Amino acid sequence: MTAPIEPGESAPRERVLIFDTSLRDGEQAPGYSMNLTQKLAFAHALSDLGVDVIEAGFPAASPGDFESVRQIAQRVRRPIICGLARCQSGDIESGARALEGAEHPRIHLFLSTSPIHREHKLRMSREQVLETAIASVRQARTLCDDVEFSAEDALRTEPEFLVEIFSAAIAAGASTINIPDTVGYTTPNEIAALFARLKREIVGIERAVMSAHCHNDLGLAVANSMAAIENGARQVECTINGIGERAGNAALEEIVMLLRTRPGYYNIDTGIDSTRLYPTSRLLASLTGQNVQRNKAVVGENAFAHESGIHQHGMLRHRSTYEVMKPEDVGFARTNLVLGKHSGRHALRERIEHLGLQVDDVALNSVFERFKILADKKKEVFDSDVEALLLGLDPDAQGPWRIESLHASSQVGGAATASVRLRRNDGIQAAANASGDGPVHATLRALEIATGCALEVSDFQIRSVSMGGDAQGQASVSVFHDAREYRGRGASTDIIEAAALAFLEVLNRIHRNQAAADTAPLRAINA
Ligand SMILES: CC(=O)SCCNC(=O)CCNC(=O)[C@H](O)C(C)(C)COP(=O)(O)OP(=O)(O)OC[C@H]1O[C@@H](n2cnc3c(N)ncnc32)[C@H](O)[C@@H]1OP(=O)(O)O
Ligand SMILES: CC(C)C(=O)C(=O)O
Ligand SMILES: [Mg+2]
Repeated sequence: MTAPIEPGESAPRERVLIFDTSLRDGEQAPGYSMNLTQKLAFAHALSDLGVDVIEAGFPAASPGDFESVRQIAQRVRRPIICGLARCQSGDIESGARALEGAEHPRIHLFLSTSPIHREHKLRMSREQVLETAIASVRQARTLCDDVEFSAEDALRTEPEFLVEIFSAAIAAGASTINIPDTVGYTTPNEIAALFARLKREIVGIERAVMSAHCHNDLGLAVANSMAAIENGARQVECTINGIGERAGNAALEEIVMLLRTRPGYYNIDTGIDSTRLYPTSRLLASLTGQNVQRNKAVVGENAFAHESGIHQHGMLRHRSTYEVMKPEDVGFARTNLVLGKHSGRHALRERIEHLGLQVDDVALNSVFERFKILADKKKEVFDSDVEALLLGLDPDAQGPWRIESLHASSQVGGAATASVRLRRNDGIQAAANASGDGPVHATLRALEIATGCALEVSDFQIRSVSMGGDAQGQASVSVFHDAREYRGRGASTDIIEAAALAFLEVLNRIHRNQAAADTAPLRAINA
């Protein structure tokens, strides 16, 4: 148990429905478009995660969106599959057709209610908005039993108009009423008061589920969603990684983990399998090509990583000192104590012991001094660096191998090939040819053959580090060799060369460590 047990945990929990709109609102954001295959893969992942509702798209938006909703409706069985529609009969018919194959279909209607949107966007009066909403809910109900009605820009709408339009929507057959903060304008206290008022005043509210849909323009999407939940929302609309229009929607993983981590405070549950949160977040990032920021709550690379000595010392004593959730509970393998310039002796000793060695205090102090000098130069100190420090190696050493020539080629539909020629500091040459799945793989294989050293690649990334057509590509690799992790980097305007330099940096480090270990094997170190 990481967090203290909170009072109230034994009481029966209420349930809030998790409505995921990554495939609709999330996909609307620039840079997040997905094709049919990607959408289907993600919809299956959402179903495995345990979401209650998948908003699969906006069928009237394009033939492609229609087809995605149709196929998700046919193939993803357990959750409710929802399609968005404007209050226009064509949109509603198209939505119903796309959802025909769904086990549990839902039409989601929306219409702006705020004075700003009524006047400037729709150019409709309050009365016209009300009549259009009622007529559309009625039409949708003739085609689908499950209809949700959203009052777009609700948080900038007169509250008494919201009471009126939601009461009318429920009377016309809506079973979910959604109160969106479309432009991320509200605050927790304000939305709390609005939900409390709507719950009190909407006629027929006992026959409908109140839903919150908060945007993050001012960074309050999750806080506002939680305030809505505390005041009667029993459906929350959110997205994986918080993707969505402009600054995004409320992040699903944050809402779920707030409810799970503070059961005594909220006493509300979800049907989410939280151990699927991190894998689902990673899947979305790889499908869209949009990385998640390192410090993103719950699913960011740093969410369970600690570099500061004082925190690492605390974590080594007890994980609850600096973590309120267990990494395993959200699908991370473990807490990551990263060695860097902020680390202290406790973490360094732990890493040395993890490498199977013992150090006394005097030896630790001596390694620690050199560790700090190295850490000031490097962003992160890896196991292989600690090993090199223990072996007394110069951390700035380079070689022995350097590339004399590299040729790689690939062709669409055919194998890629690479040939490399290397030269060692002592003049010895090595050359190899190899084929692979793409030129980077072929180059790696040729380097492995030439140096006689096999690598298990765990991560490979290439990114542009300057602008323009002649931009430098920087390759970063993480590999395992003999159960040790090594990382290397290489930069060049030729991305294959950048990859080759990154792999060669790793191969050289392995070579240096091995050569030193052969002459002075690692053992328990005493000063
Ligand atoms: C807050 C939200 O996230 S709302 C969802 C936003 N998502 C999207 O817009 C993505 C998909 N959209 C699209 O592909 C296109 O906008 C389409 C196909 C839906 C419509 O395209 P177009 O017909 O060319 O209209 P366009 O997008 O330029 O303008 C929107 C029209 O919808 C009307 N409209 C907007 N919201 C609604 C609504 N809820 N109900 C009825 N009409 C609406 C506008 O008044 C405007 O009407 P007009 O053409 O008669 O002036
Ligand atoms: C369509 C509606 C629910 C929406 O996305 C919003 O108002 O933000
Ligand atoms: Mg939205």
